[in-house]
Amino acid sequence: MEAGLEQLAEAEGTTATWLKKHRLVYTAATRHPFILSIRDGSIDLNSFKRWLGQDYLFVRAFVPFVSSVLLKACHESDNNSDMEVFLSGLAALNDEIKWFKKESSKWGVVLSSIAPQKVNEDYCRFLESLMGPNVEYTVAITALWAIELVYQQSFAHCLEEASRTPLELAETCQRWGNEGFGQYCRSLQKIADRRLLRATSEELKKAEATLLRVLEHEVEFWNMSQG
Ligand SMILES: Cc1ncc(CN)c(N)n1
Repeated sequence: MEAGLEQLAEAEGTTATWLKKHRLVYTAATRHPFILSIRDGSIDLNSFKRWLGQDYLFVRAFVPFVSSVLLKACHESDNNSDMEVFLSGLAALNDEIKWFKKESSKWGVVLSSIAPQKVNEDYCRFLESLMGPNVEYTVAITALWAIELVYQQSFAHCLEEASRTPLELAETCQRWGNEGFGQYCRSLQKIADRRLLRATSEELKKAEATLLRVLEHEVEFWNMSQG
């Protein structure tokens, strides 16, 4: 079994079952050639810069999505502490936006002149479609968990002992590959699994379909970055 999947399967919740069921697309999202090229040091720096600019735009659209999950938690959650998990996620996104600005100036990427590519627009539109009050908390938290998980698993792979990640990209990989972010993803997964345990079959269907769409969007995002 894929190393990351083994750890995730320990939880033995619905999410782990789904990751095993959809392992092909999960692996495509977390072991994409773009990530593997960071890991083996062969990354084309123009691809990296393209990813940096496009991901900055994505993260700006991601903030309202995470806020919408926080709002749903306030209205629908059966557990008080969910709110704090999302609040910590929003605080991390505040740092992340600052980091994108600093990192892009280091690479000569002018954020103000970047237009979103179609793949990015499609992904952001998908996020918007999950923000409405008609979307159940269970479905939205499943999406949030999956979105964060892909980055955590991808960038943690670039920090493993055998990796040859270029020194100038180590900070990027640390941002999502660090243990604290791993813990955040496990907290999201726990919330998702708790909700999925009590979900209706209709909600389960929607949440699984949403997970699949997230993984597909993530693959497309890496493809776009690679050029
Ligand atoms: C496309 C994408 N997916 C996920 C993440 C992690 N927040 C991100 N920054 N960008």
